[in-house]
Amino acid sequence: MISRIDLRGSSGDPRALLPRAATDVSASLDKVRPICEDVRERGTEALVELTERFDGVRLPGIRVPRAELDSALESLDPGVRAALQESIERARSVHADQRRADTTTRVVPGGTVTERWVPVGRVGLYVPGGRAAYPSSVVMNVVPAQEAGVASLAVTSPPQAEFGGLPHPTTLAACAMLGVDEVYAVGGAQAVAMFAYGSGECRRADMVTGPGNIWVASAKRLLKGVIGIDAEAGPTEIAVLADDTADPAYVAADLVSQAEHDVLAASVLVTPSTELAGKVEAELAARADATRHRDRVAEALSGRQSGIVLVDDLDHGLTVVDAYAAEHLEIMTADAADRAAAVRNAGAVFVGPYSPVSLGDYCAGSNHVLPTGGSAVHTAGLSVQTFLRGVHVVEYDRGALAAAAPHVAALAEAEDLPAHGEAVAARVGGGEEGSR
Ligand SMILES: NC(=O)c1ccc[n+]([C@@H]2O[C@H](COP(=O)([O-])OP(=O)(O)OC[C@H]3O[C@@H](n4cnc5c(N)ncnc54)[C@H](O)[C@@H]3O)[C@@H](O)[C@H]2O)c1
Ligand SMILES: N[C@H](CO)Cc1c[nH]c[nH+]1
Ligand SMILES: [Zn+2]
Repeated sequence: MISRIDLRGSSGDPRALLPRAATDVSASLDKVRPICEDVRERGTEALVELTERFDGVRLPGIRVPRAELDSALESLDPGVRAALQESIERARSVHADQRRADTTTRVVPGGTVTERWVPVGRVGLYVPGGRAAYPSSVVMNVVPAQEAGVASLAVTSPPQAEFGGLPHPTTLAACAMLGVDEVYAVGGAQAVAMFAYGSGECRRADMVTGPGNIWVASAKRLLKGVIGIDAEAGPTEIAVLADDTADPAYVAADLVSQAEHDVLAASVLVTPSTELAGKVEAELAARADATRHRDRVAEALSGRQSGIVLVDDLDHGLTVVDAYAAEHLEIMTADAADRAAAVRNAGAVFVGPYSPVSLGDYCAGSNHVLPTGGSAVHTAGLSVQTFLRGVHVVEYDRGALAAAAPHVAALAEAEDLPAHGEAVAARVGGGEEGSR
């Protein structure tokens, strides 16, 4: 079922040889464009119709009433509540440490630049919920936004017919636990458009964050600029770099764990060991068949986006996983910590046999909203920084400006923008000497 890709003996950029094409969001842009346009033009009316079409639910209104959040929390299973509470506390402890203090640099006597970290004003947080419920994604979105000090935050998640057209009750309960009371029952590309353009019931947001399927990720790429976005956190990916010290049962379990998210999920093993490759194939066959979502897992593992990649040695493997830039990268080698320290491109790195991705999904304290599709080469996962902007505040006195005047004048002249120099000269003349 899972294919082998033999990169042994090949040099050069491995990107073209790696499996990924199936999850390229650019192929879906034309499909989400009319959806987003419809929301821009017709607002709530379009949201209601699109929800009926894609989610099979006729919404009486797009906003979830406050009473539904309270009753979801009241009915929440105590074990799930305790687990969510633990997840919230661990995530909060990590994200609280990410907060940056403002810094003031005295560039010259009388001249300072302060970097002031200002939270985004209003954010829309996407919580997936088409095939499954993702209350853990409520935690991963809301905690960093709260720690950053975002004043206005709204959550949206697809409605589910079996819950009377509301998002999954555990998702609603997680919102209630975190004190979020603005929640919408809208999913997919139309939800991203709702935050980008606003609609009658939902005020437009400055930024939308959160994971989702290919439609959600495509809408984020399409509307970037109309609205700020975080990473393109699309269909899940796991890459495992392993040698023959790795336990094949652990490797296979982790590949299956992420394949159960989506038929487009990518599970990739990179190894120099043909022996491990063979054992993992056997484990996969057994596990994939025994798992609850076996059809989805089988489709994901046999898809063009998944594979077992054979490499010459672990150095070659490191080059390959860096080129692939997976959302999640597990390192299961004899020297796992050293190898992990050398990784440059991954959404998150999981080191050694006891740090599986599914720990990070729920309860490591790290964030699970991570870049996919190779975007880990330039974009980080969700964090407090995602919701903050560093604003430079410049304050020079007359003497400091006078000292800088000749440099401004010279650069302004070099760029043929003399009015720039004149704006300084109007205050202090063109000279170098200090204050009046
Ligand atoms: N990268 C990350 O950080 C991360 C984290 C968690 C989950 N995920 C991913 O989130 C996704 C969850 O997917 P999901 O589908 O369960 O929920 P989802 O909420 O992402 O998507 C469901 C929505 O998709 C829309 N949709 C369905 N079929 C459509 C079609 N043919 N055309 C247009 N729109 C359509 C519907 O409106 C529906 O509400 C998975 O791909 C999973 O791997 C990613
Ligand atoms: N693995 C997902 C990130 O791609 C996150 C998640 C949520 N729930 C379970 N897993
Ligand atoms: Zn997961």
